[in-house]
Amino acid sequence: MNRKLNAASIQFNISLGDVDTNLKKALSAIDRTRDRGAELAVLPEMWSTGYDYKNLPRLALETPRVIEVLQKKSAEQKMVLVGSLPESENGHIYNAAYVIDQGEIKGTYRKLHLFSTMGEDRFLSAGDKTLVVPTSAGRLGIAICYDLRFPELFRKMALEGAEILCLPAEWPKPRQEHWRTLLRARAIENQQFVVATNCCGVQGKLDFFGMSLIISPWGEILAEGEEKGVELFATLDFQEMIDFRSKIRCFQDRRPTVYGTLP
Ligand SMILES: O=C(O)CCC(=O)C(=O)O
Repeated sequence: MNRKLNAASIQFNISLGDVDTNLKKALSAIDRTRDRGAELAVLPEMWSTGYDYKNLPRLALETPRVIEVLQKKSAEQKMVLVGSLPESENGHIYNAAYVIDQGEIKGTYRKLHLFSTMGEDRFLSAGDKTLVVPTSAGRLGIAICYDLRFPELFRKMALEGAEILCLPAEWPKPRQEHWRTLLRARAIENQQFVVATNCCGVQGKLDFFGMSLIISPWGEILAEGEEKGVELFATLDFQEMIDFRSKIRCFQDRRPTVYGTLP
């Protein structure tokens, strides 16, 4: 049977440090995407707080409550939800993406590459594991924002069977072309779907351009956001991925013994 999936990206303007306002925005956007048939929705990076570094230790304590609400919403709407939140554990704060499938937390991924250019490494701790997780929406590979600049991570996830790359982000101007180019490259080189959600709006000195993207394994842009809050939709046709993979056999034709020992 030809498997298809309705995917959505939820792009919004994050209110810095205001968990309740952000939660409200996210919940109503999730309902709207479900009304339009979405089975998977990806929210931005650190969407409950934004990069409110100073207040993160306090704000991260609210995350368990946020996750509980999201679990309820995901169960009620029978959806898979992905997005990153500040996570507090043993005196460390992580930038953690949660994968919630019909109410159940299927996996958590802690951002591996912290964006030192903006001091992320001074306020947050890095994760040390990758995540590919089977869900009712397919096998999801998870990465966050700056991770996008490290292609080895994505090849590893593809080799582990990731079909859809979900990438929450807070990616600011003026690097729009890096965002677009790297996302398309990751989709094409790993022959997989990409659902990447950036936020929009201004937080302090940073101006976020939105431009969330849903991309096919062929590299075709199925949906793209502008600079304002918006929900994007696309139907992912898994047969197209299978056909492309059997026509251009990147996985079989690799030469890892020559250039590396990735699994
Ligand atoms: O890599 C970039 O240009 C942006 C990365 C970033 O803003 C982040 O990881 O928070």
